[in-house]
Formats: sequence, C-alpha cells, structure tokens
Amino acid sequence: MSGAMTERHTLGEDEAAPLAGLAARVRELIEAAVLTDVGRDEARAVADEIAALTERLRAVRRDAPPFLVTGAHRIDRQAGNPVSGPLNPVAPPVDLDATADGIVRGEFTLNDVYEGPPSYVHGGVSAMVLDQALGMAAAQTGVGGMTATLELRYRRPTPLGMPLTVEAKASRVEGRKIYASGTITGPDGRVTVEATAMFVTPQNFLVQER
Ligand SMILES: CCCCCCCC/C=C\CCCCCCCC(=O)SCCNC(=O)CCNC(=O)[C@H](O)C(C)(C)COP(=O)(O)OP(=O)(O)OC[C@H]1O[C@@H](n2cnc3c(N)ncnc32)[C@H](O)[C@@H]1OP(=O)(O)O
Repeated sequence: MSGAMTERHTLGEDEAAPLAGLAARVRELIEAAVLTDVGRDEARAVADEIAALTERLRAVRRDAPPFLVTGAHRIDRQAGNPVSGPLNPVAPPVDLDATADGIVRGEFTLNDVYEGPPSYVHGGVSAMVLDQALGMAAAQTGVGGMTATLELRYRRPTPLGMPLTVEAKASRVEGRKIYASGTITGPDGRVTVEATAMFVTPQNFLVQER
C-alpha cells in the first residue's frame, strides 16, 4: 500500500519518458491479453515470460507512485493516476488540460479493455474519467477536494474505438464545497454522459497548506 504520507519522488522528464514507454507497451499487452486467441500452451508460456519480466521490474521498487514535474496541482502530477497517469498502464491515458477560464478538456479513445455492454464503454469507466475531469476543474478554483458526490446521467451508449471528448468546469464554491459539471461527447458531437459532482476540501488539507 502506498501511504498518503509517503515522501514522493519527482521524476525528471528524462526519467519519466522511458517509464511512460514501458506503460505504453504494457497497455498493448493488456489489450493483447484480452483479445488473444493463442492456444493454451502458448498462453502458459507467455504467462511465464511475463512473470519473469514482472520480477525484473520488482527488483528495484518505490514505496509509492512518483510525481511528475509538470502540472500545477497535486493530483494531476500523479504519474500513476488511473485516468491521466502516463506511467499507469490501466490509464487510457486521458491527457487533460485546463484553459485559462477553468475548462478542463481531454480527447481520448477507449479500446476493448474498457468494454461494458458489448461494443460500448463500461459505465464505471466513464464515471472514473468524469470524476477525474470534474475534480481537476474543481481544483482550478484554487484548492481542490475529495469527491463527496458524483451523479451520472448516461444519455446514450459511449462507443469504443472512437475519439471521445471529456469536458468539465466548476460552477460554484461554497466554503469547502466546490460544485462542478461535465460531459463525455462522442465523435458525432452528441453528449453520451453528463455528470455533476461536489468536492469537499478536507479541513486538515487546508491546515496543511498554510
Ligand atoms: C486530499 C486533498 C484533496 C485536494 C486535492 C487538490 C489537488 C487537486 C488536483 C487535481 C485534481 C484531481 C482530481 C481527482 C479526482 C478524483 C477524486 C477522488 O476520487 S476522491 C476519492 C473518492 N472520495 C472519497 O473517498 C471521499 C471520502 N469522504 C471523505 O473523505 C469525507 O467525507 C469528505 C472529505 C468528503 C468530507 O469530510 P469532512 O469531514 O470534511 O466533511 P464535513 O465537515 O462533515 O462536511 C463539510 C460539508 O460538506 C457536506 N458533505 C460532506 N460530505 C458530503 C456528501 N457525501 N454529500 C453531501 N454533502 C456532504 C457536509 O454536509 C458539510 O456541509 P455544511 O458545511 O454543513 O453545509
């Protein structure tokens, strides 16, 4: 387990690039594992080779996922974030950017690894992408928070294998509560999922920041 209090190593660009390359290869591996139709013996042989590679990576291990030097906020610096982290093979990854007026936007495509209903994106994956985008939009107001509520409206199925857009913006701040909303849009420009959320800045976080 990676504790919240663990000191994080911050990767320089030259350190991050090969690790991002590794994650990209593992992403290909994950998709290949989901779709492969090799025989049983070949599957066992490949599993053994992967186990050996895993041991090589484990040989030198950090206590917690590292940070990146880029990014203005704490969580979007997280190299291992499961939505946007370039070092996390589980992340699509969604490359999220914020404009000067606080709109967080990203374009991404989800492959069969993220399938829910046949040929469509899993609803929990859409929720995860929106949680991250709305959370980053909330952080654009100054200080971010933990997701206290997240409400989704799945308007139409979200297609796999096609370019999608996520957009989010904070609407208001009331004390430690930050409200935000956003959407996922399909390649035809139609909204597939709408989300609203409320983030709460933990009291102890404000104390730590002083
Ligand atoms: C750690 C610091 C974070 C800052 C980050 C800044 C950098 C950002 C950079 C980049 C953005 C990245 C984006 C990330 C996106 C992903 C985020 C996640 O996935 S978060 C994981 C899932 N969420 C949880 O695990 C929460 C678990 N819950 C909690 O920790 C607490 O319950 C928490 C913090 C939400 C509230 O705890 P309390 O002790 O501060 O709350 P009380 O003082 O009781 O309430 C404050 C007010 O909020 C309302 N409230 C609290 N929780 C509520 C809820 N669930 N529903 C409705 N209202 C709620 C209360 O009624 C109260 O309102 P009244 O002041 O009386 O008007």
